[in-house]
Amino acid sequence: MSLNIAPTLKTIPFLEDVPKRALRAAGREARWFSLPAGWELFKAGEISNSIYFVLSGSLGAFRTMPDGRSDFIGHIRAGEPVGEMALFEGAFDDDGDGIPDNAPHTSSVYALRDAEMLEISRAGFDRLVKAEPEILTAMIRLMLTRLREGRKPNRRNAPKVFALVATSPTIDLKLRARSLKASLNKFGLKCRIVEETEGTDQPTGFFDRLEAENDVVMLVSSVGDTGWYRLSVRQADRIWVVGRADARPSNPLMPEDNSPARSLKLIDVILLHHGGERQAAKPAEWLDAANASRILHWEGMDGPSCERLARIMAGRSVGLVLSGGGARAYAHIGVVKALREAGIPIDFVGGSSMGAVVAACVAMGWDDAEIDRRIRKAFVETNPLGDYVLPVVGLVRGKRVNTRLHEHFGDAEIGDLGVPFFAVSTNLTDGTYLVHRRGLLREALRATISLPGILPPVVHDGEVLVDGAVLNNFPTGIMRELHRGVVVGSDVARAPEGLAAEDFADPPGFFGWVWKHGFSSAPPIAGLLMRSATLSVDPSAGRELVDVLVVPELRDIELRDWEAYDEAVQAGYEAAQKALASGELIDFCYGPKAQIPSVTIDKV
Ligand SMILES: Nc1ncnc2c1ncn2[C@@H]1O[C@@H]2COP(=O)(O)O[C@H]2[C@H]1O
Repeated sequence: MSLNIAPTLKTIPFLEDVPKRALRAAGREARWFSLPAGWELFKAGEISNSIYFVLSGSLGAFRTMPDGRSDFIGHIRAGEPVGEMALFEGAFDDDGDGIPDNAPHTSSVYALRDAEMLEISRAGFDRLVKAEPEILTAMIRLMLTRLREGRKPNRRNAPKVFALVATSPTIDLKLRARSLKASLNKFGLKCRIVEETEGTDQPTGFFDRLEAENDVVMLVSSVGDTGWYRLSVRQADRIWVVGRADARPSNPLMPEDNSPARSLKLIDVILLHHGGERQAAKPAEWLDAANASRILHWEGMDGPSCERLARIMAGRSVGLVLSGGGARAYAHIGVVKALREAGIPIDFVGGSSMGAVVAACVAMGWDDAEIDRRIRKAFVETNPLGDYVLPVVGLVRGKRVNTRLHEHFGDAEIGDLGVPFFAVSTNLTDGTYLVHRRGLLREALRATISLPGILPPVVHDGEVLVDGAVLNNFPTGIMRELHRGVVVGSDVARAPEGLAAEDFADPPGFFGWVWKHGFSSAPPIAGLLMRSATLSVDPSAGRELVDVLVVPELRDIELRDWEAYDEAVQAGYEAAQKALASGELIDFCYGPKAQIPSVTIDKV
């Protein structure tokens, strides 16, 4: 006896107008099946002759990157079709054998939650389309939206369902979920908290409904071998593992499971801080124990760090990216000042080379006056690159730079910083770039500013690291991967600086040059090396991934003009004010007609 699938087909919004008779006929060509969370529906490249509809649960489409990693490109939610692209592409009979040729799927698709699926053969789908051609219009519209959104990273992929998992019985996660909800409500977002008593043993349809009716759903559980813990992590788009900063993570931290969020590494650690409590473990221990991709900090209960977490949940966080550019990067200090004055929060920050140094000042929680004082002391008043030596691995010894970095950044760990931070360096050993997201801040900075030939490179795990500017001077793509909100970028790069031909036509000897210029100014070889190292920097690379672009007007300030501080900062300030003038960013971060709170600065 075959199951009558026609009533099920009728529940799919795409098919609701199809006449009953056609539904019944198509139903004979359809197959119902369930797909447990984490299972594959099909792989990119597999040839297909059917289309699928998601009856309940949700699926994810992934493309394979050149380096073999899977890149998430979009959700396929309950009611939507999947695999339609291959079906449409294969609708033609190119080889003339009277049968449509089948085409391969463009991406791989996995169940992100337990899903119920319906597969309809090409013949069955053709019947439906003949009976109700409007189906095609709706599908083409959906395909175009998916294509457009898939290219814009981080829009449609918004996680909606968060599993908040307490790692200690002393954490009142319900209370914390309520604080997050209050912050989310301020953005006008609808939010629902589900606890064990309500959620245990609920069918997938229950979670689909929650998801359809809310902007954010929080499933609150605690680590353990309970049915609710397992169900909540299986149903989650993203897992937030909540730990106490004054505790060490147990290892293993969570029981084994094959939840999609875990296998896709969609996990964050949220560390709770109370007043003057000491942090018991290094952030890296928590990251490793939870196999998480990000570490976020929550100070107190309500307040700025709760608001930041709510923005991150809602995809309304702001990531600031600062480009390399030697002394030109002073302009970023003015950009930070303008952002703070306008009330724009900085939720993530990162950069390359001198851009990373300014980013580190923000991540350390320094206010404008402190950034000003420290940068003047470290770079403007005396040149940290002034300890010239007869070159073996660099023109300068680098000792001064090391001392300055130690003086200002001490033993701060990247994972401890209030604002999540990254710096980029270039790995000369294998020709790739390295993103520093853990370890000592000063070591990451030392690597990212090591312009080859000038400052000795950093050797890290046997790899030779130099300035991030060589390969990725404006790392906006990294910021895009780090969060879903907006990316504000300040770019001070330009075509590599010119060289004075007369310096090289008839070069003076060492003593002749020192006699004329003294010991403290850079010899022409410094400019020669800078130009060689940054020759391939495309001055507009990375700009296409930015939502708000700030390009300070720096005219003839050169990479080595360490004294042009005030002028560069002012140029950055003015350019940022201009870029923010529309007020759109404020609306994005706080909702329209926002009451702009005064910006607080996170201390380490
Ligand atoms: N950006 C996207 N968002 C959601 N689904 C997508 C996206 N891109 C492709 N898909 C779906 O993933 C499927 C992969 O196989 P097809 O190419 O047959 O059809 C594709 C669409 O159904």
